Parts: sequence; structure tokens; C-alpha cells
Amino acid sequence: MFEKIALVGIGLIGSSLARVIHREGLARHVAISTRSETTLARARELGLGSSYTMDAKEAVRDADLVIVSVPVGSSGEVAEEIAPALKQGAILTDVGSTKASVIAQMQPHVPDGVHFIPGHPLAGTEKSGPDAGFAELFENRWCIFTPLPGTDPDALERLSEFWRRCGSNIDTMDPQHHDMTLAIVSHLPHIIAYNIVGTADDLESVTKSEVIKYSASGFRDFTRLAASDPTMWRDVCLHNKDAILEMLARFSEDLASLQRAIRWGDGEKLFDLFTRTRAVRRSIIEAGQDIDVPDFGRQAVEHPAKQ
Ligand SMILES: NC(=O)C1=CN([C@@H]2O[C@H](COP(=O)(O)OP(=O)(O)OC[C@H]3O[C@@H](n4cnc5c(N)ncnc54)[C@H](O)[C@@H]3O)[C@@H](O)[C@H]2O)C=CC1
Ligand SMILES: O=C(O)C(=O)Cc1ccc(O)cc1
Repeated sequence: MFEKIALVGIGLIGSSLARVIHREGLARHVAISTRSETTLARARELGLGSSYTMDAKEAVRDADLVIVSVPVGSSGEVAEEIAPALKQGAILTDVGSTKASVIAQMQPHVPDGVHFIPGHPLAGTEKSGPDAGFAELFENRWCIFTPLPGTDPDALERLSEFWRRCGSNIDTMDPQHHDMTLAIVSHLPHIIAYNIVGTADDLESVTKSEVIKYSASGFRDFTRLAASDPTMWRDVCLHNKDAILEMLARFSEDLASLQRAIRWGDGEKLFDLFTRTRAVRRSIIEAGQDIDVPDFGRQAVEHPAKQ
């Protein structure tokens, strides 16, 4: 599909892209660049690309597609660094979990004649680094684009086709809508997980070994999310602040209402809420969106409805 693809950042997402690009033969040359020497050496050991450099400018030179896969707080500095070396007509995209902030950071540096199309694959795990990636990560997952006004339709179609070849389904929306939606479906669940595991870790009446020994699967599910990369999630919180605070405010109100129902023995209210939420889970399954992640996401479980 492309003569040369440059991957800036080669962690979970960048290395998964490298693997699927190789498997599907999507580029003749894959240039890999990252800031950390150790990570770059590991990427080389894993044979993830065709060339390796600490100099992002060198990696993106002559690339037809440049994919920036770094924590969202670093996207501005990366854009500034690579801008002078971007080829005319190249497509520049990212995979960041927040969109309005990434656009605000990157767009000012994008030269005329380069097609900047912000993107976000809704696919990941709690792991990070080049060893954590796998070629199947994007299979049957959504990739959302938040194109800027005036985006070249041909460039958008080319990038969409690339992600389809990686296994994803494509959707487009505006960045604010993306950030509000992701705040409730992804960012809040992670924040809640960090909080509950932190609360359990603080408990003095229950020893740490009891938390580990008796952790039921509900708590264990939270610990998986709470094991996610601290740099990445610090940046998500700082760069989707307004939407997250809005969702946290709603969540806190609803939690207070739930707390009151428990305090006053309002079983009917509890039963009604739990019935409503059970229906949400059923709708997800019926929509074929129930992609379970046993073995930390390495095997997508086929849902019976899709067989
Ligand atoms: N982990 C996940 O489940 C998902 C992550 N994302 C987004 O993908 C992006 C990358 O995340 P991961 O691959 O999970 O992170 P990661 O921690 O596995 O990898 C990050 C990579 O970026 C490099 N890096 C950091 N700062 C840099 C800089 N200033 N210049 C050049 N390279 C730099 C690191 O050396 C590393 O190679 C983030 O923006 C994240 O929000 C999107 C979907 C899912
Ligand atoms: O590990 C999980 O369950 C995730 O939710 C992964 C994830 C993290 C961040 C994203 O922007 C998209 C997907």
C-alpha cells in the first residue's frame, strides 16, 4: 500500500502496527524511531522494521505514511521535531487516546501539503513497550478518525484502507465528541480502576496479602486496568481534563444516589439499577461487540452471534 511507513514510537501500539504491516505486506520499508535507546535496541532485536533511528526526522524523511504512537503529552514535541522532514503529500496520523488536545498540539507544526488525519484505534491492553504488541490487536476493533475541516478525501480513504487492512472498522466524528465519548467508555473506567485498587492498597484493616489472596474476579478485573502504563494514563487525564471532569461529576452524583439507596435500604432502587445495567451488557453482546480478552488480549473470543 505504501512505499515507506515511518513509525514514531514503538511501544504496544507502534509495535503492533509494525507486526501487522509486516504480516499484511502494507509497506516496502518500515522506518522505526523512538526516544529511548533501550526500546529502539529491543525493536531491532525483535526485527520489527527495516531501519532504526533515534532521529525521528531521519525516519520520516521520504515516508508516505507517518504514524505517531507516543503518549499524548508528547505529540506536540514530536510534530515540531518531524515537521521540517515531512514529505509533500505524505499522510501524518496518530493513535492518541485523546483527540482535541493532540490536534491543538500537532496541527500548528504541520506543513502545507502534508495531510494530517488524527486517529485513534480503540484497541489495547494494560501492557506497554515493544514486546507487548501483537499483529491481531486491531482485528474487529474500531478505529476512529477525527478529520479536520478541508481534509483531502483521497488521503482519508487511503488511511481508512490501511486500517481496514489492519483488521479495523472505521468511524469518523468530531474531536470533542470523541473526547466526551471516550471519557465515559474508556477514561473513566481506568480512573475508577486506579482509584479502587489504590483504596484497597491503602486499607490497613485488611492486609495486602489478604487483598491478593482473596481477590475475587471482579477486583482482579480492576487490577488489570490499574496496571496500565502510568505515563500514558497521566497524559490522558491531563489532556482530556474537561470531558473527564464532566463524566466524573455525573459519576459522583450517581454514586451518591447509590450510596443513599444502600444506607436507607431502598432495595427496589438497587434492583432497578442493576436490572438496567444488566441490559446494557446484553446489548453489547447482541451487537457483537463483546470482545473478551483472555490471555491479555492475545485471543479475541468469537461471539456465538457472529459464528
Ligand atoms: N495502550 C493502549 O491500550 C492504547 C494506547 N493508545 C495510545 O497510543 C499511544 C501510545 O501508547 P502505547 O503504545 O500503549 O505506549 P507505550 O508506552 O507502549 O509506547 C510509547 C512509545 O513512545 C515512545 N516515546 C515516548 N515519548 C516519546 C517522544 N517524545 N518521542 C519519541 N518517542 C517517544 C516510547 O519510547 C515508546 O516507544 C498513546 O498516545 C496512547 O494514548 C491508543 C489505544 C490503546
Ligand atoms: O486494556 C483495555 O481494556 C483498554 O481499554 C485498552 C485501551 C486503552 C486506551 C485506549 O485509548 C484504547 C484502548
